[in-house]
Amino acid sequence: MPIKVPDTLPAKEVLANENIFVMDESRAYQQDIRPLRIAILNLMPTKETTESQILRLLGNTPLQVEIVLLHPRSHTSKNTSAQHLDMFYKTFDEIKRHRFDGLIITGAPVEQMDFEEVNYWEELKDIFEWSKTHVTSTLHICWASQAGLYYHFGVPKVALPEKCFGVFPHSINVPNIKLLRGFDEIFYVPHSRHTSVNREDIIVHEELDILSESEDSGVYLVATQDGKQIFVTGHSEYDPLSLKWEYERDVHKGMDIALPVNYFPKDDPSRTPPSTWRAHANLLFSNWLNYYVYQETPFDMEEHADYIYHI
Ligand SMILES: CC(=O)SCCNC(=O)CCNC(=O)[C@H](O)C(C)(C)COP(=O)(O)OP(=O)(O)OC[C@H]1O[C@@H](n2cnc3c(N)ncnc32)[C@H](O)[C@@H]1OP(=O)(O)O
Ligand SMILES: N[C@@H](CCO)C(=O)O
Repeated sequence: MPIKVPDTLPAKEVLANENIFVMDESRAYQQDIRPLRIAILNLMPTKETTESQILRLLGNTPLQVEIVLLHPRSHTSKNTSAQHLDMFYKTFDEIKRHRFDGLIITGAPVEQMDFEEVNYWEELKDIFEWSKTHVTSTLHICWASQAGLYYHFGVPKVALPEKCFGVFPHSINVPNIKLLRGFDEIFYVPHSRHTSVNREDIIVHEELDILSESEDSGVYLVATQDGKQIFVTGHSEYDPLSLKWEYERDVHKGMDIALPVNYFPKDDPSRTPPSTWRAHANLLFSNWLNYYVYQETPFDMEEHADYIYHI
């Protein structure tokens, strides 16, 4: 699919080299269709890496997808340049009067703080609230899934005795759910976190379904019954070498970090880990885009025109 991104966004070249069809703005305007408008609230410090990871997955659909990158105004980024943010990102204040077909909120390395300690928490609460009325479906990844479950349903985040770190087998709880269409009975997902959510705190909410879990890494996929909110506790978007990079970073810092489980061949960190989750990552994102966004979203060309000409 054509993902429509700014012509000079670095991820465009990364994806073009992988033969992923990225459409620049000038060509996209010549197609007489209404693109899906997806906002990505990128809370990761490694923003450029995350852009490529998510755009790669959104690229696997015949639909035209127009991307709006967002960063929290109330946080000054240490690891991403102000120039990159100025060129490619908007803030919530700039877009909040518009509607979006989909919203993706990424993970963030703030899981060991209380939510209220996170300096963009008040802004994120406003975004969560706004998403209920202005977005067809919101996909929350890793820390954002904990934050969203806490904000919307009061589900607490709990500290794990040790980091959940590796690539774990998952199974499907509920048959024939569109989000999991085409999934194998057992599939793999990377996790990399010190905190979790407990299934007991989720099942008390009638409007939430736990769609997939892992015996090793716990709850994975939770959705509201209307599909408007999807919570994903793992990092299906991670590259094959993301966990290796995090592992080596922590070894380098002298931290007491265990090898990621079920990742390096024969648990030998000198060997290159293969991806065992890429196909399901693609399915998850394309099912979400197709069944929860495209097939549910109202077709409103006027609002779209308003958006194009005013943002
Ligand atoms: C549970 C999940 O969602 S996992 C997803 C998170 N995973 C990752 O971030 C993996 C990649 N990140 C990393 O490897 C590391 O964070 C690094 C190497 C980029 C930086 O690490 P450090 O130098 O130790 O920490 P640093 O002081 O730069 O802060 C890291 C990030 O924490 C976040 N942060 C720290 N304190 C706060 C705070 N009070 N409020 C909000 N965010 C905060 C910020 O996002 C910050 O990065 P940014 O300013 O560029 O956005
Ligand atoms: N995935 C993160 C966990 C910290 O939030 C990391 O290892 O950097």
